[in-house]
Amino acid sequence: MAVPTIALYASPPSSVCSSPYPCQINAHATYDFELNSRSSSTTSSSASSSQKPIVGGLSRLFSSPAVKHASFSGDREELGSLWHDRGDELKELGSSFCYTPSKYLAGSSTKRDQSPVSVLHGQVSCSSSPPMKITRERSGCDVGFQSSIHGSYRGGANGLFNGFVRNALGSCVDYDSPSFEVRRDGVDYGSSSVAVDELTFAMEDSFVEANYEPYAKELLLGAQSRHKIFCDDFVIKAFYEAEKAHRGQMRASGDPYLEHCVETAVLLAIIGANSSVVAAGLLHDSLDDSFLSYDYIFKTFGAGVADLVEGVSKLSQLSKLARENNTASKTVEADRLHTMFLAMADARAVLIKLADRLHNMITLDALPLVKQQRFAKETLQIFAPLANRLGISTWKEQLENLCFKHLNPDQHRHLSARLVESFDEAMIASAKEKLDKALTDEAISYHLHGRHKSLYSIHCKMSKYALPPSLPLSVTPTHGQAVFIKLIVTLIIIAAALAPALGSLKHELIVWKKLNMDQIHDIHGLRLIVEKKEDCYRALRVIQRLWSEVPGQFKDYITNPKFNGYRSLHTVVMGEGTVPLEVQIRTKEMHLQAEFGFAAHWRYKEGDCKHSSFVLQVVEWARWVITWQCETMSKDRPSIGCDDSIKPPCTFPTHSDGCPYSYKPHCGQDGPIFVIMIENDKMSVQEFPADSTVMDLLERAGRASSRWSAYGFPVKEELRPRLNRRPVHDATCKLKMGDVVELTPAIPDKSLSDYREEIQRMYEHGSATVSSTAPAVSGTVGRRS
Ligand SMILES: Nc1nc2c(ncn2[C@@H]2O[C@H](COP(=O)(O)OP(=O)(O)OP(=O)(O)O)[C@@H](O)[C@H]2O)c(=O)[nH]1
Ligand SMILES: Nc1ncnc2c1ncn2[C@@H]1O[C@H](COP(=O)(O)OP(=O)(O)OP(=O)(O)O)[C@@H](O)[C@H]1O
Repeated sequence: MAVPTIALYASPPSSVCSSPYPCQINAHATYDFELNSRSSSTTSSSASSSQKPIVGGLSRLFSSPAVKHASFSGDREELGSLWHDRGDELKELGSSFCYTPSKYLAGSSTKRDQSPVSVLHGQVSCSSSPPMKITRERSGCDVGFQSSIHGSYRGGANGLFNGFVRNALGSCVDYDSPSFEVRRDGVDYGSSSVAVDELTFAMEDSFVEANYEPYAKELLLGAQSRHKIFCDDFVIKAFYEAEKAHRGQMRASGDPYLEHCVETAVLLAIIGANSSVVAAGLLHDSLDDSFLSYDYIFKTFGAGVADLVEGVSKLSQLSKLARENNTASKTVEADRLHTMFLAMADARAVLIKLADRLHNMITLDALPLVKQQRFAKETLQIFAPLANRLGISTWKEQLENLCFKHLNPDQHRHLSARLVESFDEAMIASAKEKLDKALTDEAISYHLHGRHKSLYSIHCKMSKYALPPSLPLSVTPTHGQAVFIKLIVTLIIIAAALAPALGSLKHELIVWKKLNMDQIHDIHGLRLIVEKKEDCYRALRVIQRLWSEVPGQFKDYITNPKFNGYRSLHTVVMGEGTVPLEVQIRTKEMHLQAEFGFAAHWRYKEGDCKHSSFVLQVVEWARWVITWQCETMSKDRPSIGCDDSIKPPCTFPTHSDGCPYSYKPHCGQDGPIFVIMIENDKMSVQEFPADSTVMDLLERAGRASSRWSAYGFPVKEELRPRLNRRPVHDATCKLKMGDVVELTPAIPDKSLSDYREEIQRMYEHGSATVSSTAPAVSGTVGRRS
């Protein structure tokens, strides 16, 4: 039989994915566009209209036969799950308020993958005028890459891309290249440890033929019908290995474990990940839950995939630790965890972990309620913000909506029902069409996309502003005022509980606290991106001619930029009918700033948090890597029918001189490091300066505990540190981002009294046997003769 061979080449990741994916299904489409030259705008505008979502895309394409194997009962964090029709679930969780432009409908030959993190992205529908085509010149991304490696990427001593980020970009360029120079745990595997052609492999007969369970074949076929990347030999090989690794394992739902691996990989494929990432998605649980080793994956798939799988495994372990210790509920530690996740792992490993978590959340119902809650809490505190920081808004929204559903089922049900009534997607579509036409008539070049606000985002907005009805809506309380109002309301509620006479006042306040849905003006929104500043105002006039404006809602953040530099025009109009429509108008440059710069949306959404420049750099780097990764894929796809596909953001907006958030020398490539410290079974995420050692950690731990001796010296001998599960023999060894240091006192404080009691009992009862519950001590405890 024919033996397909696969070799890895030093080609860009997009090379395996150069064709359209005819059966790709987008649960939450995000579309990217560029400023085009005018002439055929009508095609895109009309095409992007009122199509229903293809949310059923993730629903089961086939039914898995029951597989008669014992349930897998590993104690890994991740869950078994009931597979149910996710089409319905997704519909309920937001997609019902989402629609997909017809030009990207499944089955369409012009369909393409969508980057989740595009510079010019929209979630619902998009159109663009075709006038000024911006060619993707070499000075774009490619050249940017080169310069980022060999010199200052952006120039300037204070450049955001200096130091850490520049290095990170270097590694980004090397993705998927076959240099295979890997350093793991300080071990240099050497650039020649696995040569490219050693990775050539042959499909085994058993793979093509027999050994498969029938369900596995169906799973593969199903994945292939949804995304063409699953026809790639490299990915098929990964599927085969995942099948072998998880054979016989079941999820709590009774479904084969492999299904989870495939769904995770499909989610990644949908957002445009390449074959290495999709393969790693298939294998993401194999290190923890099966007999596969890092070395085996390394030999079979190369360092790229092996490192990604290992990265995901490490993130899973950290997440499990954090969940068990409830670390995510502490704001500071949760923030450090976010940073550590992004900084310690290849950003793509975070992407895989997010896809894994998204599928687990989609199928959470199979778990007991307590676990559902624990996962939902952690997802809301750790993973949804990570998706937000990476700019993958579709995943962020799905994660949040799912958490909302599990944590506040009543409110979720209530709000869903209301939104089903009030959400008017046809209105967005027709407003877009109208605006498309008017802008074309005015010869304004533009990109336009519409979105509806997600369920959870509406919920947050409704509970955020505790405004008395007498205050005009345009007045938004500051954070401090909002906290104060909440405090007063809470006090009155408590007082009302104690004094029934205050009951009616309490009722008033509860009603008063909530912002009515009618008072939220951006449930339906359009964003218009134009070429020049003047065009913003020209477009505004066009909009004012088309619709009547809601008084008091116009904001000119171009003339008066926000404190963070955010620039845009905002207006709310009464679109078609009685539904308000928010329209944001900005130039492409302003949009870059709003997506990636100082005024980045993720920071706007995270609120008042003070982020160090290190955190900002890490986030921007991670977003950049993911953006590039996904968009390069789309870029090289000839089938799109036009060569104006997406250009990654190669230059970040610069920070002004003296900006407190810009790059600072003390926060350079060796920046702060975050490590996990586990002491007396309590976990904390600690921040250390670069070059810190285990000894520094011991000193910090000693200083904080009673073990700090009266002479000012830490009693280090008592702390037996283990670094990443291995005993530390040399305390001067350096700490690395994401290290886990366990401190196990030789005689644990807590157990000391137990220990004494045990000895006492031994003497009293003349027993020479130490109970198994007694803490281990060095040496043997025997009966005194
Ligand atoms: N990226 C980014 N977007 C922003 C920023 N400020 C506002 N926006 C966007 O603009 C929208 C409306 O902002 P504003 O017109 O200032 O509205 P507001 O006063 O906050 O009141 P609401 O619309 O009720 O929230 C937000 O929902 C965001 O989408 C910012 O600093 N950065
Ligand atoms: N009018 C709009 N048109 C298109 N996209 C928008 C519009 N307003 C916000 N977005 C985008 O929609 C996504 C979801 O934003 P979301 O509605 O949750 O919050 P927000 O509107 O930005 O902020 P807030 O809830 O504080 O008003 C973000 O990517 C945001 O940039």
